[in-house]
This record gives sequence, C-alpha cells and structure tokens, in this order.
Amino acid sequence: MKHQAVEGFSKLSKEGKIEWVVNEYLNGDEKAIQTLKQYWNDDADLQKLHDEFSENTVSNFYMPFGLAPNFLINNELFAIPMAVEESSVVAAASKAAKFWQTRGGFKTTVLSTTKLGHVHFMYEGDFEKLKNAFDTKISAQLIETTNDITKNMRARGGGILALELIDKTSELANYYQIKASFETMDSMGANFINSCLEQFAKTLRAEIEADDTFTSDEKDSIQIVMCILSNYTPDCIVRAEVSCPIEQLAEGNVTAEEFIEKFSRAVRIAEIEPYRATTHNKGIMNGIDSVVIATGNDFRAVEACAHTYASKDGHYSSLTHCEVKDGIFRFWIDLPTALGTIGGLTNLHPLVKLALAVLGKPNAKELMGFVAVAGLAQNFAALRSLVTTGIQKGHMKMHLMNILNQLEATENEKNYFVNYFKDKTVTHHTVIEEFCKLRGVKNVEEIKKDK
Ligand SMILES: CC(C)(COP(=O)([O-])OP(=O)([O-])OC[C@H]1O[C@@H](n2cnc3c(N)ncnc32)[C@H](O)[C@@H]1OP(=O)([O-])[O-])[C@@H](O)C(=O)NCCC(=O)NCCSC(=O)C[C@@](C)(O)CC(=O)[O-]
Ligand SMILES: NC(=O)C1=CN([C@@H]2O[C@H](COP(=O)(O)OP(=O)(O)OC[C@H]3O[C@@H](n4cnc5c(N)ncnc54)[C@H](OP(=O)(O)O)[C@@H]3O)[C@@H](O)[C@H]2O)C=CC1
Repeated sequence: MKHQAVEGFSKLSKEGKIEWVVNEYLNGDEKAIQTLKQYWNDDADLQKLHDEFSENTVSNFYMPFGLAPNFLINNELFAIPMAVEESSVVAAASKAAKFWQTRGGFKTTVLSTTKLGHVHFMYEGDFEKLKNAFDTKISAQLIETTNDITKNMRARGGGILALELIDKTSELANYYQIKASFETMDSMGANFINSCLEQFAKTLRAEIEADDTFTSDEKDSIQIVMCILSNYTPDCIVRAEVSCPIEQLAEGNVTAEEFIEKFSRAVRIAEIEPYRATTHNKGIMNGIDSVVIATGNDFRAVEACAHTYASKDGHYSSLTHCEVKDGIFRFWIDLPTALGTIGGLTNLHPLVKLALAVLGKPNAKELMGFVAVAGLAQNFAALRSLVTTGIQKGHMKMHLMNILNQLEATENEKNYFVNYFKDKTVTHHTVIEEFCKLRGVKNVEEIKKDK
C-alpha cells in the first residue's frame, strides 16, 4: 500500500501523532498504541522532560543501563556505567577490569584538549592581499567581535586559542577556510564553537567590505559556505593504558609468552588490515559508546572522530597498540574525543546525572579517561577471547537469554538452559533443538500454533 505524506505532523499532539502512525503504517493496530504507551513514564513531568529532548516523540526507547565494577584507574576504584543493548559487552568490560585490577590497573593521561571549527568560504581574488588583511586586522577583529560570546569561557581558562587562514584552492577552486582552535573546558563545545564561527563569518565579510584595498569584484566574490565545528579533534587526545610484567599474563594452560604472541599478532593484524581493523575498532567502540551514551554525550561525534583518527596515516588501522619492552607488556589506546560534563543532556537526563555521580562527578578530562579505559578494556576482553577460546563461547553464553526470551521460555526453562550450556558452546540452533526436545515438539512452529 502506498502511504500519504503528512502536513504539519510536528504540530499534532502526541496522541495525534500516534493515531497517525498507527493508521498510516500499522493498519490501525490497537496493540501498537499500547506498546508505545507502555513505555511512557508514569511521572508526567519526567515524561515531558524526555519528550522535549528530541522532536516528534511518541514514546521512550529503553536501553539497558549496566555497571562494570572493579575498574582500578589511576589507583582509584570505579564502577563504570554503560548503556548498551548488546549482550556480553558489560560482562567483557567487567572481566577485563577484574583482570587488570590485580595487575596495576589502568592509567589515563589527557595529552591535549584543543577543539576545532572552520568558516568555509569562497573568494576570487589575490590571496596575498587576503592573507595580509587577515594577519594585520581581520584576525584581531574576529577575537574582538566574539568577546561577548567568549567572556565566560575565557574566565574559566578557555576560549579561542588560534586563528588561521587556510588556502584550499589546490583542492577546490576559490576555496578558503578560517581554521579556529578552541579550549572549551568542561563542555564538548559544539554550540560555543558554532556561535563563535558564525560571528567570525559576519566579521570577515564586514572587514573585507570596509577595506578599500579589495576591489569591488573581490568583495563581491566572498561567499560564506558554512560555519561549523569539526568533529575531528586530533589534538584532543586521551591515552589509556595497562601494563604488567609479562609473567603475570599466564593463565590456565596458556603461558604468558604464548598469550603475548597471539595477542600482539592480533593487534598487529588490526594495524595493517582494514577488514580486521574495522571489527577490532567496533569492539573498542562497544565500550566507548556505552559510556558516552550513559553519560549523555554525543556518540555520533565520538564515533566519527575515532574512525577518522583511525585513518590518519592514510589507511584505516587499529586504535589500540601493544608492545613488550624490558619484560613489561604494555597495551594502550590514544583516543581523540570531545566530551562534556556540562551542557547537552548532561545536567538534564536523570540517569545521566546518576551515571556522572557514580563516576564521582568527573570533569571533561576525567570523563575522557573513563571513556578511553572502557574502550581499551573492551578490546582487551575481546582479543583475549578471540585468541584463546574464540569469541562465540562467552558472547553466546550472554546471548542465550535473548534467544530464550524470543522463544518465550519460562523461568524454569531458562534455569535448565543455563545449566545445560555450562560445558557447551551456545549456538542458535542447539538452543532451538534442545528447547523443542524439552517441550516435546518437533519444531518452533508447533509451539507458536499452541498459543
Ligand atoms: C563474556 C565473557 C566475559 C565471559 O567470560 P567467562 O570467563 O565465561 O566469565 P566468568 O563467568 O568466569 O566470570 C568472570 C568475570 O567476567 C564478568 N562476567 C561474566 N559473566 C558476566 C555476566 N553475566 N554479567 C556481568 N559480568 C559477567 C565478571 O566480571 C565475572 O567476574 P564476577 O562478577 O563473577 O566476579 C568473556 O567470554 C569475554 O570477555 N568475551 C568477550 C565478549 C565481547 O567482546 N563481547 C562484545 C560483543 S562481540 C563484538 O561485538 C566485538 C568483537 C568481538 O567482534 C570485536 C573484535 O572482534 O575485536
Ligand atoms: N557536529 C556536532 O557534533 C554538533 C553537536 N551538537 C550538540 O551540541 C551539544 C554540545 O554542545 P555544547 O556547546 O558543549 O553544550 P551546551 O551549549 O549545552 O553547553 C555548553 C555551555 O555551558 C556553559 N558552561 C558552564 N560551565 C561550563 C564549564 N565548566 N565548561 C565549559 N562550559 C561551561 C558555557 O556557556 P557560557 O560560556 O556562555 O557560560 C558553554 O558554552 C551536544 O548536545 C551535541 O549533540 C550541536 C551541533 C553540532
């Protein structure tokens, strides 16, 4: 069936929006209305708060909110809040935390905190004239005319750090940039940076307009294309690392040397092979995104930045690295990431506030550390599984409940399966086979028919 476009959807009430989607796309299914409403919060004020985070909201989308305890970070113990839908992520982080807790824990260092933004503009004229005007006058005016916007940030120790005129004409005819560097303290800085950039664009235009050294053609040629922060922040980097004497890596019947050889090889493969690097980094992002979401930060920005950084040397590569030197194994990540503990949702979402409180109300630099640690821990756990037992053993053990819930297993049946798989690897079809056996049916269709 072809659907009708809708005019003024945003102006409908919440009930009106639900009625529309149910009639237009869900064949008037009353159950769909119930499902959407079932996730509303009983507290009307709290629901209103959630509705207003976004637009055209009709319900809330729950994500599991978990805790990974036992993270020894810079000699202090933390439990890391993680919001993630994928099974085994929180378990893996917890397992890695437990492992490193007795081996010196994680260390974090913020290496830099500079954020960037650009005014992208076109200019058809003499570059040297533009450069001269920029260096002698315009640049100072850009600072001057944003003084109001930057006043509070400067008082906190932040603000505009540097301004540069960049000639990009070799890549696109007539294309130039004002590249601006910022220190945004405890905020991610998107709104602050964009406000400064939009003022820069106005000032640039006004300064050139008022400068008689530019011809009228040159003045007319100025076109502001856009003013926007860059989510690529290669100079806003946190390092998280773990290290221990190599002999401490022996476990079960795997010797330390054997483990290190396998582990290092796996990291090296991710460094040189983009197919593997993508999955390797996905595992790292399991940890990073979970903490970024739980702490109300912008995970799309964090993802975009991490992947650009992973390609900085001309090919997509691993975000983590390891080495063995003087009998010490060291494993680390350098993560570029712009995070805030002020602004965005951080002081609005009740669970975000709680997550930040669990972490001891960190500032942005400390939060960068937690996020990088979660990524490193996740990668350690995944690689450890991959090069020893294989990933499916642990992952499917955690995924078992999802399969059983799909089958609508009872609590007794769930207990039976946890026991049944104690010494076996879970696969989708073995669960189904055993489930049918238990219910005395030939296949799942028969169970569905009985309902
Ligand atoms: C899954 C485990 C942890 C099982 O590991 P295990 O050895 O079977 O666990 P255990 O039952 O012996 O428990 C050891 C500890 O693990 C944690 N743990 C164990 N179970 C739980 C649980 N239910 N809930 C919470 N925590 C759990 C917990 O810390 C526990 O200590 P305890 O709490 O008992 O003192 C392990 O096999 C593992 O780390 N696997 C890696 C899983 C993983 O990376 N998952 C991500 C999804 S797969 C993916 O997306 C990425 C990937 C893998 O493709 C990336 C890549 O390729 O690099
Ligand atoms: N491309 C992208 O990534 C984009 C992202 N966004 C969104 O922008 C939001 C983040 O923007 P952001 O500017 O960080 O957030 P906000 O604008 O919500 O809050 C930041 C402001 O808080 C004030 N502030 C108070 N205390 C501090 C402190 N200690 N340190 C720093 N600032 C402080 C500052 O304003 P003042 O100095 O005036 O007091 C600062 O500019 C996110 O929701 C993100 O999703 C928006 C556009 C684009």
